[in-house]
Amino acid sequence: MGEAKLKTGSTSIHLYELARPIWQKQFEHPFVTSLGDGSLPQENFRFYICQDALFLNELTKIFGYATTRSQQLAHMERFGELLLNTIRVEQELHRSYAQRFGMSPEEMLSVEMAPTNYAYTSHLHAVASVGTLPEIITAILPCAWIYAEVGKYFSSQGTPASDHPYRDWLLTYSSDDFEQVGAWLRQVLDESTIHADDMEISRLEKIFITSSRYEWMFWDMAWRQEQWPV
Ligand SMILES: Cc1ncc(CN)c(N)n1
Repeated sequence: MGEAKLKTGSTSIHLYELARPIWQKQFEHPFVTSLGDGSLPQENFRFYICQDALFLNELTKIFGYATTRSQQLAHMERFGELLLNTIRVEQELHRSYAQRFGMSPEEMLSVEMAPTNYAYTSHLHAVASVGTLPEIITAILPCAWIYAEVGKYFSSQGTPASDHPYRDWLLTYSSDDFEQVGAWLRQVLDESTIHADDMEISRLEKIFITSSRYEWMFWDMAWRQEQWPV
Protein backbone atom coordinates (compact mmCIF):
# COMPACT_ATOMS: atom_id res chain seq x y z
CA MET A 1 0.00 0.00 0.00
CA GLY A 2 1.13 3.57 -0.53
CA GLU A 3 1.59 4.24 3.17
CA ALA A 4 3.25 0.89 3.92
CA LYS A 5 6.30 0.94 6.18
CA LEU A 6 9.00 -1.71 6.16
CA LYS A 7 7.93 -4.51 8.45
CA THR A 8 10.36 -4.78 11.33
CA GLY A 9 8.53 -6.36 14.30
CA SER A 10 5.73 -8.92 14.28
CA THR A 11 3.27 -8.98 11.39
CA SER A 12 0.26 -8.31 13.61
CA ILE A 13 1.80 -5.20 15.19
CA HIS A 14 2.90 -3.99 11.76
CA LEU A 15 -0.66 -4.34 10.43
CA TYR A 16 -2.10 -2.73 13.54
CA GLU A 17 0.18 0.32 13.18
CA LEU A 18 -0.88 0.66 9.58
CA ALA A 19 -4.60 0.47 10.34
CA ARG A 20 -4.50 2.49 13.57
CA PRO A 21 -6.01 5.71 12.08
CA ILE A 22 -8.97 3.69 10.78
CA TRP A 23 -9.41 1.90 14.10
CA GLN A 24 -9.27 5.17 16.02
CA LYS A 25 -12.21 6.45 13.98
CA GLN A 26 -14.35 3.54 15.24
CA PHE A 27 -14.21 4.81 18.80
CA GLU A 28 -15.44 8.19 17.60
CA HIS A 29 -18.30 6.87 15.46
CA PRO A 30 -21.72 7.92 16.85
CA PHE A 31 -23.00 4.33 16.64
CA VAL A 32 -20.17 3.15 18.88
CA THR A 33 -20.23 6.06 21.34
CA SER A 34 -24.01 5.82 21.78
CA LEU A 35 -23.84 2.02 22.08
CA GLY A 36 -21.42 2.55 24.96
CA ASP A 37 -23.46 5.15 26.82
CA GLY A 38 -26.76 3.39 26.10
CA SER A 39 -28.31 6.28 24.14
CA LEU A 40 -28.29 4.38 20.81
CA PRO A 41 -31.89 4.24 19.53
CA GLN A 42 -33.31 0.72 19.71
CA GLU A 43 -34.17 0.85 16.01
CA ASN A 44 -30.51 1.21 15.11
CA PHE A 45 -29.52 -1.58 17.44
CA ARG A 46 -32.22 -3.86 16.03
CA PHE A 47 -31.00 -3.13 12.51
CA TYR A 48 -27.43 -3.88 13.62
CA ILE A 49 -28.35 -7.15 15.36
CA CYS A 50 -30.27 -8.45 12.33
CA GLN A 51 -27.45 -7.55 9.95
CA ASP A 52 -24.83 -8.93 12.30
CA ALA A 53 -26.67 -12.25 12.58
CA LEU A 54 -26.32 -12.56 8.79
CA PHE A 55 -22.68 -11.49 9.02
CA LEU A 56 -21.95 -14.12 11.67
CA ASN A 57 -23.45 -16.85 9.46
CA GLU A 58 -20.80 -16.00 6.87
CA LEU A 59 -18.02 -15.60 9.44
CA THR A 60 -18.82 -19.11 10.66
CA LYS A 61 -18.12 -20.44 7.16
CA ILE A 62 -14.81 -18.52 7.01
CA PHE A 63 -13.63 -20.42 10.09
CA GLY A 64 -14.50 -23.57 8.13
CA TYR A 65 -12.21 -22.42 5.29
CA ALA A 66 -9.43 -21.69 7.81
CA THR A 67 -9.69 -25.27 9.08
CA THR A 68 -9.13 -26.61 5.57
CA ARG A 69 -5.91 -24.56 5.20
CA SER A 70 -4.49 -25.61 8.59
CA GLN A 71 -1.69 -28.14 8.73
CA GLN A 72 -1.54 -28.48 12.52
CA LEU A 73 -4.15 -30.45 14.40
CA ALA A 74 -4.15 -27.86 17.22
CA HIS A 75 -5.03 -25.14 14.70
CA MET A 76 -7.83 -27.23 13.17
CA GLU A 77 -9.22 -27.84 16.63
CA ARG A 78 -9.15 -24.14 17.57
CA PHE A 79 -10.74 -23.00 14.30
CA GLY A 80 -13.43 -25.62 14.85
CA GLU A 81 -14.02 -24.20 18.34
CA LEU A 82 -14.21 -20.66 16.96
CA LEU A 83 -16.76 -21.82 14.40
CA LEU A 84 -18.93 -23.35 17.14
CA ASN A 85 -18.48 -20.41 19.51
CA THR A 86 -19.57 -17.97 16.83
CA ILE A 87 -22.84 -19.90 16.59
CA ARG A 88 -23.23 -20.60 20.30
CA VAL A 89 -22.03 -17.39 21.93
CA GLU A 90 -22.41 -14.55 19.45
CA GLN A 91 -25.46 -15.83 17.57
CA GLU A 92 -27.10 -16.70 20.89
CA LEU A 93 -26.55 -13.14 22.09
CA HIS A 94 -28.25 -11.89 18.94
CA ARG A 95 -31.13 -14.33 19.34
CA SER A 96 -31.71 -13.14 22.89
CA TYR A 97 -31.83 -9.50 21.75
CA ALA A 98 -34.15 -10.43 18.87
CA GLN A 99 -36.46 -12.12 21.39
CA ARG A 100 -36.52 -8.94 23.48
CA PHE A 101 -37.54 -7.07 20.33
CA GLY A 102 -40.33 -9.59 19.74
CA MET A 103 -38.63 -11.24 16.75
CA SER A 104 -38.17 -14.96 16.15
CA PRO A 105 -34.73 -16.23 15.02
CA GLU A 106 -36.29 -16.91 11.59
CA GLU A 107 -37.57 -13.33 11.31
CA MET A 108 -34.17 -12.00 12.34
CA LEU A 109 -32.47 -13.99 9.58
CA SER A 110 -35.08 -13.18 6.95
CA VAL A 111 -34.02 -9.55 6.52
CA GLU A 112 -32.10 -8.68 3.39
CA MET A 113 -28.36 -8.20 3.70
CA ALA A 114 -27.54 -4.47 3.44
CA PRO A 115 -25.00 -3.38 0.77
CA THR A 116 -22.07 -2.87 3.14
CA ASN A 117 -22.66 -6.20 4.86
CA TYR A 118 -22.84 -7.91 1.48
CA ALA A 119 -19.60 -6.23 0.40
CA TYR A 120 -17.77 -7.09 3.64
CA THR A 121 -18.80 -10.74 3.65
CA SER A 122 -17.99 -11.00 -0.08
CA HIS A 123 -14.49 -9.70 0.70
CA LEU A 124 -14.08 -12.37 3.42
CA HIS A 125 -15.29 -15.09 1.06
CA ALA A 126 -13.02 -13.86 -1.75
CA VAL A 127 -9.96 -14.12 0.50
CA ALA A 128 -11.03 -17.39 2.12
CA SER A 129 -11.89 -19.20 -1.12
CA VAL A 130 -8.42 -18.85 -2.65
CA GLY A 131 -6.18 -17.46 0.11
CA THR A 132 -3.49 -18.96 2.29
CA LEU A 133 -3.97 -19.46 6.02
CA PRO A 134 -2.15 -16.18 6.90
CA GLU A 135 -4.37 -14.33 4.39
CA ILE A 136 -7.54 -15.78 5.88
CA ILE A 137 -6.42 -14.95 9.41
CA THR A 138 -5.54 -11.42 8.30
CA ALA A 139 -9.02 -10.97 6.80
CA ILE A 140 -10.80 -12.00 10.02
CA LEU A 141 -8.34 -10.50 12.50
CA PRO A 142 -9.81 -6.96 12.53
CA CYS A 143 -13.19 -8.55 13.20
CA ALA A 144 -11.99 -10.25 16.40
CA TRP A 145 -9.46 -7.64 17.46
CA ILE A 146 -11.55 -4.46 16.95
CA TYR A 147 -14.52 -5.85 18.90
CA ALA A 148 -12.22 -6.83 21.77
CA GLU A 149 -10.70 -3.30 21.69
CA VAL A 150 -14.15 -1.72 21.70
CA GLY A 151 -15.19 -4.03 24.56
CA LYS A 152 -12.05 -3.19 26.56
CA TYR A 153 -12.51 0.51 25.92
CA PHE A 154 -16.02 0.45 27.37
CA SER A 155 -15.12 -1.81 30.28
CA SER A 156 -12.32 0.63 31.21
CA GLN A 157 -15.12 3.12 31.85
CA GLY A 158 -16.72 0.79 34.42
CA THR A 159 -19.14 -2.14 34.41
CA PRO A 160 -22.35 -1.19 32.56
CA ALA A 161 -25.29 -0.49 34.88
CA SER A 162 -27.84 -3.28 35.31
CA ASP A 163 -30.40 -1.24 33.34
CA HIS A 164 -28.02 -0.43 30.47
CA PRO A 165 -29.94 -1.58 27.35
CA TYR A 166 -26.83 -3.00 25.70
CA ARG A 167 -25.21 -4.46 28.81
CA ASP A 168 -25.10 -8.06 27.53
CA TRP A 169 -23.47 -6.95 24.28
CA LEU A 170 -20.86 -4.92 26.16
CA LEU A 171 -20.12 -7.76 28.59
CA THR A 172 -19.72 -10.31 25.78
CA TYR A 173 -17.19 -8.28 23.86
CA SER A 174 -15.23 -7.12 26.93
CA SER A 175 -14.81 -10.72 28.16
CA ASP A 176 -11.40 -12.36 28.47
CA ASP A 177 -12.61 -15.18 26.21
CA PHE A 178 -13.19 -12.75 23.40
CA GLU A 179 -9.83 -11.07 23.94
CA GLN A 180 -8.19 -14.51 23.74
CA VAL A 181 -9.59 -15.12 20.25
CA GLY A 182 -7.75 -12.09 18.84
CA ALA A 183 -4.59 -12.98 20.78
CA TRP A 184 -4.55 -16.51 19.38
CA LEU A 185 -5.15 -15.35 15.79
CA ARG A 186 -2.29 -12.86 16.15
CA GLN A 187 0.02 -15.57 17.48
CA VAL A 188 -0.70 -17.94 14.58
CA LEU A 189 -0.36 -15.13 12.05
CA ASP A 190 2.96 -14.00 13.53
CA GLU A 191 4.34 -17.55 13.65
CA SER A 192 3.27 -18.32 10.10
CA THR A 193 4.70 -15.13 8.57
CA ILE A 194 8.14 -14.97 10.20
CA HIS A 195 9.74 -15.64 6.81
CA ALA A 196 7.16 -13.84 4.65
CA ASP A 197 8.61 -11.76 1.82
CA ASP A 198 7.61 -8.19 0.88
CA MET A 199 5.01 -9.34 -1.63
CA GLU A 200 3.25 -11.51 0.91
CA ILE A 201 3.30 -8.73 3.51
CA SER A 202 1.97 -6.25 0.99
CA ARG A 203 -0.96 -8.61 0.23
CA LEU A 204 -1.67 -8.94 3.96
CA GLU A 205 -1.62 -5.15 4.34
CA LYS A 206 -4.28 -4.73 1.65
CA ILE A 207 -6.47 -7.43 3.17
CA PHE A 208 -6.13 -6.05 6.71
CA ILE A 209 -6.86 -2.45 5.68
CA THR A 210 -9.88 -3.56 3.66
CA SER A 211 -11.36 -5.52 6.59
CA SER A 212 -10.61 -2.61 8.95
CA ARG A 213 -12.42 -0.20 6.65
CA TYR A 214 -15.39 -2.53 6.42
CA GLU A 215 -15.53 -2.74 10.23
CA TRP A 216 -15.93 1.05 10.38
CA MET A 217 -18.43 0.92 7.53
CA PHE A 218 -20.48 -1.73 9.35
CA TRP A 219 -21.12 0.61 12.30
CA ASP A 220 -21.90 3.38 9.84
CA MET A 221 -24.27 1.11 7.90
CA ALA A 222 -26.23 0.43 11.10
CA TRP A 223 -26.20 4.11 12.05
CA ARG A 224 -27.70 5.04 8.66
CA GLN A 225 -29.86 1.89 8.52
CA GLU A 226 -28.48 1.47 5.05
CA GLN A 227 -30.82 0.25 2.30
CA TRP A 228 -30.23 -0.73 -1.31
CA PRO A 229 -30.83 2.46 -3.31
CA VAL A 230 -32.90 0.74 -5.99
C1 LIG B 1 -19.27 -6.85 11.74
C2 LIG B 1 -18.74 -7.63 12.90
N1 LIG B 1 -17.41 -7.65 13.10
C3 LIG B 1 -16.92 -8.38 14.15
C4 LIG B 1 -17.71 -9.07 15.00
C5 LIG B 1 -17.18 -9.82 16.15
N2 LIG B 1 -17.12 -11.20 15.84
C6 LIG B 1 -19.08 -9.03 14.75
N3 LIG B 1 -19.95 -9.66 15.56
N4 LIG B 1 -19.59 -8.28 13.71
